Amino acid sequence: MIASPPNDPDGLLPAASASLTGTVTGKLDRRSGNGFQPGLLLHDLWVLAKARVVSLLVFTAAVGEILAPHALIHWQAALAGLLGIALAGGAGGVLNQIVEPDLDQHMRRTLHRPLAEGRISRRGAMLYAMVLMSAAIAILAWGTNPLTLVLTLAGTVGYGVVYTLYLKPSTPWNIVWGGLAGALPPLIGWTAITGSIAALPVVLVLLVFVWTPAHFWPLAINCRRDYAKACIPMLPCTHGIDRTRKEVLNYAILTWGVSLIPALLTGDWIYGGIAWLSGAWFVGMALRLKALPEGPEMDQYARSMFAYSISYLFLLYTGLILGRLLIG
Ligand code: HEM
Ligand SMILES: CC(C)=CCC/C(C)=C/CC/C(C)=C/COP(=O)(O)OP(=O)(O)O
Repeated sequence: MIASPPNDPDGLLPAASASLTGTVTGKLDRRSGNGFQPGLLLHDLWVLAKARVVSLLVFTAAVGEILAPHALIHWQAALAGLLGIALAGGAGGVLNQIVEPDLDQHMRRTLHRPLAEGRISRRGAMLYAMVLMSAAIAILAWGTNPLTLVLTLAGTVGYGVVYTLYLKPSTPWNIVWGGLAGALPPLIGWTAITGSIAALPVVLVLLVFVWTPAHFWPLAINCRRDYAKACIPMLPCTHGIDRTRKEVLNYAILTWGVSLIPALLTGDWIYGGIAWLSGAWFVGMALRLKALPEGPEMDQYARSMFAYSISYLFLLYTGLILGRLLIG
């Protein structure tokens, strides 16, 4: 018989996921005799803060800083801004996992997370989120300006509370609006240096905002069965695969178009060339995803498009720095 998952003592979660939770329980049993392992704790804290996602958030913020006027002169504000965004982004990731251990237990992709497996308690995770957030607030208040502090807080609350608690469980358009939080870092980087808002960083926010659905929905197609089991209304579950693939294509084209605006604003042809080519590739992938018949090959291709979306955003932002360094 399969035991109830640690956070579902009444067994109310969908029975179809019992085999997954059985794996979780088995893993807990195996680990209970191992005692305290500092290496594992550090790894758990890293995973809890979604450090890999945060690294790209910090990179986009760094680009916002580099593009701002006189960034080198304000190097202390620049460093404080990056550190503050890293800590506040990490706190957002922890808040997200405090809310979702039950959901995480029911998805193959997330079932080994520290809260889902019960290695870290909700109380411990809350303490961790508070430490990260307090450090972020102190550093941003000391090293940057009130506008930067407010925008960063809006990012953490937007993702950790508004998206996770309200949007994700209630609407298939959850990530469109939730994506706004993750799109803010380039603007936050810019305001850390200048203390004010300008057209270029707002376009860079728009770029991440329109990129997010084409980043996430291919993964949601790949994981649709798990989302359905966990009763999360992701687009492929509520509107079907064909509609989702159509939306992925729409947003890929939109992202390609928006990505060319910075080149028009700055006349930076190095960035323009990178944006044109990498965007054409992204749209090509969306077209192929749409054309493939449903089945394992389409699932695999959706996963590849998700992986490329991350390289694509990294390429675009790298192109912006290259253009600034080489053209000025
Ligand atoms: C609401 C908006 C977003 C949603 C719903 C979303 C969703 C996801 C999901 C589900 C994953 C897989 C994570 C995992 O397996 O642990 C992921 C990975 C990733 N996301 Fe996003 N994402 C969003 C916004 C962003 C933004 C704004 C960025 C950066 C600018 C970003 C960067 C990344 C990176 C770098 C990864 C790879 C992490 C890894 O390799 O472990 N995401 N995203
Ligand atoms: C400026 C600032 C501080 C912003 C913080 C915003 C932030 C951390 C955005 C990350 C977005 C993200 C990882 C979504 C994952 O979706 P999910 O939670 O649905 O995925 P999951 O199923 O992997 O938990």
